Amino acid sequence: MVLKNATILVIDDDVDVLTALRLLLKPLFKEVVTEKNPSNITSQIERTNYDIIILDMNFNGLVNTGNEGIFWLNKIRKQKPETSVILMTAYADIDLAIRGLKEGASDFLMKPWKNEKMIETISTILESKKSNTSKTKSLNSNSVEIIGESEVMNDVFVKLKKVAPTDANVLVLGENGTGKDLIARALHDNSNRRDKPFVKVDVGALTASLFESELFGYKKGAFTDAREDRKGRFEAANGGTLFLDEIGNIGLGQQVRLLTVLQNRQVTPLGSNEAIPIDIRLICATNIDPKTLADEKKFRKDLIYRINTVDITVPPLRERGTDITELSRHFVALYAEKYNKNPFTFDSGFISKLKKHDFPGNVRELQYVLERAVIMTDGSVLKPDDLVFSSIERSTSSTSLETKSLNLDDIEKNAILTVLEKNKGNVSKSAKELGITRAALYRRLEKYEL
Ligand SMILES: Nc1ncnc2c1ncn2[C@@H]1O[C@H](COP(=O)(O)OP(=O)(O)OP(=O)(O)O)[C@@H](O)[C@H]1O
Repeated sequence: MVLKNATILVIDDDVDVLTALRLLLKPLFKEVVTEKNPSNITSQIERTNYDIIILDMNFNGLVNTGNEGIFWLNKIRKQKPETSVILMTAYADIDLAIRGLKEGASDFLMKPWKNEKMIETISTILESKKSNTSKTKSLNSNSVEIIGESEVMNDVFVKLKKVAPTDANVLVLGENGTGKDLIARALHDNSNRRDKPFVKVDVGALTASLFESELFGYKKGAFTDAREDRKGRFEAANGGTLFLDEIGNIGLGQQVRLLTVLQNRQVTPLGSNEAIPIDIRLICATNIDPKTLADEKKFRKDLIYRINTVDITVPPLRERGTDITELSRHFVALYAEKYNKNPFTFDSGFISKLKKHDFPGNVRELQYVLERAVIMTDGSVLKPDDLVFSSIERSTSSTSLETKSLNLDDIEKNAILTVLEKNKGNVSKSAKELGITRAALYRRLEKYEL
């Protein structure tokens, strides 16, 4: 019934879009008005109190403000703050749409839109105008709850919810331990493929030959150790989601192989002549910063474009302010239960000490620090002294030269420890990252008794 009484204004300079939306919405709502010229917005909304305005973000540059959609959004918000605005944008402009949400838009839809989705979005806004529902504070993936209520994490959740149901390839960026795995999993769990497989491969840890056999599979006899047919991970993920972690660490040769499969949408197992069609949604993750990824000597541009229809950057913990408290409560409760301890409370200095630390190892580091505190503490109040930050993380977090030893051996030892920790003890990956051979790394581990 809410629908029937609603009035809607659609603004787009493409007449085909206006016609399509008029035909779709007219039978459902009281009034649907279309407007081709954004300059008429002011007079349009002066005349009528619309419940919802559907606003295109990409007009042909009549106003020179960086983006005209944002310009008109701000005008509408000023003139009629009670009117809800839905933005329409292309995949490539998703960051712009997020900015639009920050500036007061109610939601956004990506072109080409799905009719059911358009109607659902309008209905949800109309319903929530009635009930004035509150904002989401965390996002549930089937497996784990992703905690976060800071503004930066809210942006991540909004983007995630928008992108998850589409089949868009997503590149998840962020430092180690920020939660990229969780985001990848949540994308799958909130997609239409949720009942199909979610297959994760740490491609950064695969050698060139393992890369092919692991991803594409092989036939019995394809190479010496191929004693039976084996399905590759692409095939195992068919119908579902393939998550390639540490994508920034693969060599140029592997990039070409990957690109070919993604372009042709089929894989040919080693030792076979038969190509197998594949239908996967691809999610990739890397801790390498976008600037390095853009270096064509290291990463192919055509592959980046293919894997990165949308990117989601998970912010480092030190930029998430209030989340530290929420995450700490969550982990402490979790570990108290795990180690059969009574519930803990926090002494006043406990959270402030956590907030002062810059967490180079991000949420993973916070998790370890709190687990250790829960295990070691007697009593039921956690105090600042219960927090012991690992020397490995400390060595990377300290930026002041005076506080660091400049002894070459110490520097080398710290670098090795940091890289090993980062790669979760994987010697091959760590050696590669340090730019030395595995044997050379083993020699140093012995030398420093690590
Ligand atoms: N927002 C969050 N809420 C709850 N737990 C989290 C959150 N973010 C991360 N974690 C936890 O922190 C740990 C590290 O997260 P995850 O493995 O997803 O990070 P990552 O960015 O993929 O790390 P890496 O780059 O090293 O692979 C995991 O145990 C995860 O469950």
